[in-house]
Amino acid sequence: MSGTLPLGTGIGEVWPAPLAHRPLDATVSVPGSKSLTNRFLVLAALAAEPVTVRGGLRSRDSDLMIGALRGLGVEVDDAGAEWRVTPGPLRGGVHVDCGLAGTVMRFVPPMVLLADGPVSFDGDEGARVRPMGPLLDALRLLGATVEDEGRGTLPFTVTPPLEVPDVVEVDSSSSSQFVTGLLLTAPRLPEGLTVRHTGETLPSLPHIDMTCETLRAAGIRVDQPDERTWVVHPGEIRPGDVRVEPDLSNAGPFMAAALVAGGTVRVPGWPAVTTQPGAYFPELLTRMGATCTLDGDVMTVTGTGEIRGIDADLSPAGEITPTIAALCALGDGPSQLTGIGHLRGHETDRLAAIAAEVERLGGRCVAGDEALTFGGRPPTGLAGAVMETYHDHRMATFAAVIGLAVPGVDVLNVGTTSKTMPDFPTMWRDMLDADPTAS
Ligand SMILES: O=C(O)C1=C[C@@H](OP(=O)(O)O)[C@@H](O)[C@H](O)C1
Ligand SMILES: C=C(OP(=O)(O)O)C(=O)O
Repeated sequence: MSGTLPLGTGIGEVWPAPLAHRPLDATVSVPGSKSLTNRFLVLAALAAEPVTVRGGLRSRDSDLMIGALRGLGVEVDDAGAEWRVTPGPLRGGVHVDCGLAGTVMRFVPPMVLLADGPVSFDGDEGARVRPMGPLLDALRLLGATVEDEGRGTLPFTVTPPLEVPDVVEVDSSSSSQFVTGLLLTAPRLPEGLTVRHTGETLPSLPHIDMTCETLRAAGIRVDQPDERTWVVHPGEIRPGDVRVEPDLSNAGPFMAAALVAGGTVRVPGWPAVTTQPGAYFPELLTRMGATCTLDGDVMTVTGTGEIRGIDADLSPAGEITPTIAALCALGDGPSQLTGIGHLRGHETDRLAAIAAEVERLGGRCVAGDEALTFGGRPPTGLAGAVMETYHDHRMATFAAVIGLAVPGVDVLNVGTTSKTMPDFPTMWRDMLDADPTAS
């Protein structure tokens, strides 16, 4: 099946994606990780003592999380660079706006198991088709009453139970965030919680590892007796003061730019050890023709303008698919990206969106049930066009990467990048304009 999404469903201004006229030589500092910021915020809200969060991401998704936690009665002082979260009893009788944030719609509903009354949830129109059913069923197994009129999506209301069992099953094949959401609240349940994944596949495993690691760092014991079971022991959550790593998935488009334009892009603050899926970039970009070196905490990516096609299973790192896909569209040969069927439930149906946009530029991309297949850059090159972004931040950065090499790429609603990187257009321009010889 190939993508057939229409042009014109986006809103807002048209952003002319800048062409790269010379090889790059830029250092790009990316803001904090969305996934870590929103995990730390939830853990801080459930903690036994106030928590300081340094380097937290300022973006729509983190603002939505902060809004949700404040609604539940948690004090969040985010006026300065360091945020202070003061936990308190969770109150019900409130409404949570999830926007389009998977982390809010999947991490906050399990917290209602601890609240003193019902909490209603809703979000953007596009959020109302994102998978929620398996998590809502898990909450029902845990004794909560969930009213969703049988849709298995937003909007819904969760009413807490009087007692919560200590084991639950969930089919997390459509999003790892179902397991993560249950694990984050688990230490505060009277007996802790054993979470068992029942589905055949499980995407984004590094994101589940990230959850376990943040819980362990907060003093919680988490065992994993087998690859589909997590046992979270009850305990007081004490994250202490936490620092958020730079968002390696958001570093990706800048790193990819070095392959497209040639030259060098440096990303400071690269962690020595991380559970972020962006850690896959150095290996993938190297296979596509770049040289990637980590010197201290600076990741340096150097490209020649040559881009090799690739065959890669991205199931552990689905979130980085749009960036790799932009390189595949510009590649010297065919590519195949597999293990990514669940991307149909991301901010948009990303398989259909990527195929539609590549074809709009005159390239060849076919979306299957679980994979994307690319023909590579056609002999006559790709042709500029107005590119749709489908309210998806990563479709905007996808278009920007392609626009470095294809004249006449205009991007609809580049403001959608505010979901995780509000300064993206300025950062992109700065990368292109950087002159390291200037004082
Ligand atoms: O837990 C997280 O922070 C995330 C998990 C992944 O979700 P899926 O497993 O639904 O892909 C990822 O794609 C998303 O961007 C962030
Ligand atoms: C899938 C993504 O986000 P969300 O957290 O909304 O699922 C993403 O950022 O690529």
